[in-house]
Amino acid sequence: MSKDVIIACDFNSKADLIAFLEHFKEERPFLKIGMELFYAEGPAIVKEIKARGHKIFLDLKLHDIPNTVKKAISVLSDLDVDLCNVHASGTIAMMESALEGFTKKDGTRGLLIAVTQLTSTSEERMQADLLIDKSLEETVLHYAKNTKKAGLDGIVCSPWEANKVKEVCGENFLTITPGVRFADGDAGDQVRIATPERARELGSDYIVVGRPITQATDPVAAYRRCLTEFLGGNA
Ligand SMILES: O=c1ccn([C@@H]2O[C@H](COP(=O)(O)O)[C@@H](O)[C@H]2O)c(=O)[nH]1
Repeated sequence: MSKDVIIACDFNSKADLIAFLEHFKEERPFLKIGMELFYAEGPAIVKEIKARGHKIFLDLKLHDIPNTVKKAISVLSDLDVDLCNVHASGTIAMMESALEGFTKKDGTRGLLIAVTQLTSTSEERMQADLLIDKSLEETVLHYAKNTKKAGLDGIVCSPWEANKVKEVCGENFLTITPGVRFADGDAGDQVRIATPERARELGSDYIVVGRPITQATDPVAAYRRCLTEFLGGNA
């Protein structure tokens, strides 16, 4: 897969999602379906959006005991999404089980990645609230190494950790980075933020962008701005 912008479709109904996608006419951007839309509309929304020709990142961030995650993700694997995820903090054993569950009988599967530390988390809050006595970068790198050991394809982290993750886990280990804002944008609840251009410089493979596109007065223009800043000359 080549570098791309993934739009986080955080809507609470199919009607709102379809209205949003109508702005894009024949264009088929890579979309992220997260908990809000999935809980509202169920697996049918994934099937419908896939049938329209979009690539899909199903962002449900599974985190439970290994057996439960394995069984749950094997149900999701039938949806044939391009990208799916779990929490790396669920342990290596949980990620190995997830990978087993996500792999179909014929050996095929989509890409499976793990969330390290949420981009809404600061080092200060991680240390105080989660009692993690390390720097944020060390923690992300440790989770990245665990994810690689479990055999997954990459991680979710902020753009600021992407280059270090590549150094430690290799160029082919994917970095999918939310926490992206335009230079003149509002961070909202995100803490570890970077512009699309900075994310490119830092080596992100995919940026995930929600509100800066979905809440823009002109979502298509905002999406194109992301593509241009992130892909540079390759847009
Ligand atoms: O660490 C993480 C993991 C996932 N996300 C998700 O990405 C989008 C970001 O949306 P914005 O509106 O651009 O903030 C959202 O769906 C999150 O659930 C993340 O932000 N950070």
